[in-house]
Amino acid sequence: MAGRPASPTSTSSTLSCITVATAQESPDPMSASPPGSTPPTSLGDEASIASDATIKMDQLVEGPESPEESTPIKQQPEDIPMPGVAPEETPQSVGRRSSRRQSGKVATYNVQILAGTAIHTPTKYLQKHHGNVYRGGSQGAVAAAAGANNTEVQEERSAEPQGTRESIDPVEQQIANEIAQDAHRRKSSRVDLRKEAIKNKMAATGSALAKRGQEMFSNGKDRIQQALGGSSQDSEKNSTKAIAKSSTKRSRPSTATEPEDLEEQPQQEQEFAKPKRKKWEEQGLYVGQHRGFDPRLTEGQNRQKRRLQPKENKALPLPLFNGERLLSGNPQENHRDFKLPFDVFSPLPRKIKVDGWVKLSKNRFVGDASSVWKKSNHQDGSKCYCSPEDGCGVSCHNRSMYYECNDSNCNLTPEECGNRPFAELKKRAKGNRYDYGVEVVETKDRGFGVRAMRSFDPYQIIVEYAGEIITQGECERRMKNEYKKNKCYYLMSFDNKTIIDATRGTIARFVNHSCEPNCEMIKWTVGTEPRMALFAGARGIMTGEELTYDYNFDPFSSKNIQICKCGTASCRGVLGPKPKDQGKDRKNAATSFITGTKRKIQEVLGSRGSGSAPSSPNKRQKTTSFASVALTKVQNALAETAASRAKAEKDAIEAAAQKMSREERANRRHSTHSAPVTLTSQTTSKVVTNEISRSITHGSNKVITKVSRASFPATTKRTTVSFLHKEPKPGQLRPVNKVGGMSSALQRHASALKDKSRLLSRSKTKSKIASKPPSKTPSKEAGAPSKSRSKVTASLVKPAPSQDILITASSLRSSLSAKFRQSTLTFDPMPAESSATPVVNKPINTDKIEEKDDDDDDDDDDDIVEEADPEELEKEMETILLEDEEEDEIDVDVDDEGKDIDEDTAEDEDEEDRSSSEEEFEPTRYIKKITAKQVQAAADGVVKETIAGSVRAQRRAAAVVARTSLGSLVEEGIGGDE
Ligand SMILES: C[S@@+](CC[C@H](N)C(=O)[O-])C[C@H]1O[C@@H](n2cnc3c(N)ncnc32)[C@H](O)[C@@H]1O
Repeated sequence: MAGRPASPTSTSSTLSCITVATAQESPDPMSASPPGSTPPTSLGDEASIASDATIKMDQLVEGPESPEESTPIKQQPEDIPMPGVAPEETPQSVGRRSSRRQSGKVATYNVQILAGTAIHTPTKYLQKHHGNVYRGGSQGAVAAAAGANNTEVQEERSAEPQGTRESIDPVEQQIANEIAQDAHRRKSSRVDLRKEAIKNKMAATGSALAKRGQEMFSNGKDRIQQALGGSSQDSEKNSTKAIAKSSTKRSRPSTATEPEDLEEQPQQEQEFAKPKRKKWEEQGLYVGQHRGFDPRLTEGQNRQKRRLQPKENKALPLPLFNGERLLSGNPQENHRDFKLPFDVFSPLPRKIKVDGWVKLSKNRFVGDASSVWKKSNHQDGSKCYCSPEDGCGVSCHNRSMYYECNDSNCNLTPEECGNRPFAELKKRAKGNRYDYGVEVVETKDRGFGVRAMRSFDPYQIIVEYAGEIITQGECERRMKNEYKKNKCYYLMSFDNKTIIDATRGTIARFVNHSCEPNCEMIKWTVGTEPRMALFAGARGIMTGEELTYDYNFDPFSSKNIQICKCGTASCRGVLGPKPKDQGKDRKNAATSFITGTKRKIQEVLGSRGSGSAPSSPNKRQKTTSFASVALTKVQNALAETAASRAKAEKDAIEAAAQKMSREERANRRHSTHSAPVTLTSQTTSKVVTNEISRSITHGSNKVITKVSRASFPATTKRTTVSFLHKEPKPGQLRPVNKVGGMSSALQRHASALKDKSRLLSRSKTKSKIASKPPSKTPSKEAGAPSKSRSKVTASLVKPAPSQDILITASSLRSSLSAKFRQSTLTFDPMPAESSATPVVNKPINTDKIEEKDDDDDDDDDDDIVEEADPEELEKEMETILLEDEEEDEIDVDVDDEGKDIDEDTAEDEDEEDRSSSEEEFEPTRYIKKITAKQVQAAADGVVKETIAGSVRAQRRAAAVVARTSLGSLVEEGIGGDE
């Protein structure tokens, strides 16, 4: 290939903004470049490929690979010559700053970009840059060709002084020269840049041809061919070669490599990617932690704090802290749980995207809200007089009033003042993600939540709850239309009857509820306007903790009640205030509600004077129909109540019977009877009578079995069985008034107790309002309680105060007799030497009860079985129960299904109710109480009956009323106190 003379003209490309000039025309007197030296263009640079030096392409020579040569982004006038630096002259020009002079001629100069390794160059820029190349068309191709020619010339020239140089890559040579030059240059930022670029370039030189480069090369080649349309094959070949080389040199080291260059890749990676290793990775998770370490302080502050503390012996390993923790009285108080470093467990490499969440960073008024806002008087009503020493700390008046300090209400400077949380928040928002400090996370079962990405001091502001400020009317409209199908609402009542709707709002809207929260949502006054923000609680917040606050949610209706899944020890079960479902509170609430309902209904029906009835006949008719519907529904609900109560009673009876049965069996296991005795129905009564007589004779025992549900929550029925523990003698038929005896009797005759229909019908008889009696055939014995005190012997199962089931002596006797008429008991009166016969306790409601009485130490006439006189029996039973004797109590708690429940649960009961239960042991008072309640129930009718029923049913009734008529009635303007 023959070298071509440099053109006297210069060319420039508007596309690539590359200026190419020949050295001959350089006006720079300082130019050390000899004529014909290469201009400061870069062959490999894509910009050069796009250069538009079509005509002068054969006059151009390849410039040195110095960064200065490869820039030009700005367009250079064609007539301005550019001094070039030929590769071969570089050694001679050391110290002459030729490049610097050249750079003076080039309009723009960015070594990093032109080196192709500017790792900090925005990708966008590079893409654009490459884009120029691709769009360069034939002009670019020509420029590339020109570059190629330059290379050719350069190679040729290089070959002249040193014949061996043809084999050396001119680019490498150039780089070496540049480095040599650099050694003599004075330090400057530009030089540093150059060095960096050179280093990168060296790395790039060693790297493989990038795919992109290859494409560019082939594209360029095609274009050159098109543009030249038949130029010398040789020159074309060379030029394309040069382009390929340059492309390779310009490609970034991180791009795809050819197989032969793969080996070099790790070395580069080593050079460029040296990830920092965390201390804890090598030294363990406890590294850096010492006693008194405060994670909220910086390293420096912690170090300073440590210096003030006495030196400690660190001979023991860190688990020492754990030991201390265990030994300390209240571990939670003195120590925090160990937390993994945030970067160990942080599972969020990127932000979570939430559909439908439009972010707002500050409040925005919508509709009439702003006029409502303006009308209200928002004056700054607080001032503080803190000194710089106080720093507007806890004693600051503004702080205590939740007013943010500012220049008008505080004398301190922002630096001195510690009560400018919203200003702090503003500053933080300008920082990075970690400064901001919160991120959205997805929880297991509560949708999205918010997590801390940093620690927060106690009471420190975390994030503002901002969104659209709307009026109540707008809120209702949105609820009815836009949010009709929403599961989550982000509405929070705000100032002056406005509402913040954070459906479009800050991240604070994702903060979940907890019954043991770590944050608080507080309204502050900032300047003259109120603002809501989430603040850390008294414990502060550790990095990674989920942020929660107590919604204190008002569900408006039972329909909106949401189950709480916060999982804390003191969880209330629902989002919002603790339901009033215990003790009197619940009863009172139900009573007041139902009383109010009743009154309204009666008013509507006009049953309480004409004054309260609706004036208009239409209205009256309408409301009356509402009322009648309501009444029907209430009655239905009450019927359901009665049914559920009946079931509860039955369960309670069964549970009590089973309990006693168990005890009986346990007692029997100690005895050794074997010979069965058959008891006829006639003898059974006698046995009972005898037992009673004996109890009177021996008498210090009493059996009182009662169930009082009044004092327990709806889901729990408590059966209190009081009795004296006394082991019966072997062979003895235990007396009724003794524990074992009574329970035995109860068990034997449990068929009577288990007879649902009788008990239910009895309770039904007392319940005047029950529309559907659960028992079809109320038994005679289970009729209304006797007026005579003497007839009441025990309240065996008392589901509710006003619905106590009274078992009179006669009813019990009749019931038992009826059963025993068909029952046969096997009874072993005497202890047998070989009592191998197993004790058989059949279910208490079987017709035939086989029993082996193990009492074998009977010293009395226990085996004598006589016919019982009903009257006598009744009297005796009464006497027993009226005796004031020492007693032992065993509380048996049963749940809805009649199963025993934990004692702890039962202990939660209201003390007052407990004591009232105790009082009920006194039969006389008990009877009176029942009578009074019955009278009251009769007077109050339906409503009172509802109160006495299960709370579940009460709720149902209340809900029905609320849903149907009451709401409508209230809407009708009837109103009331409920
Ligand atoms: C203001 S949003 C909180 C963000 C919500 N988790 C989300 O995904 O958008 C309130 C809703 O979150 C749910 N939620 C919040 N705390 C809860 C908790 N402790 N138990 C159950 N659900 C909860 C409820 O559905 C509630 O209506």
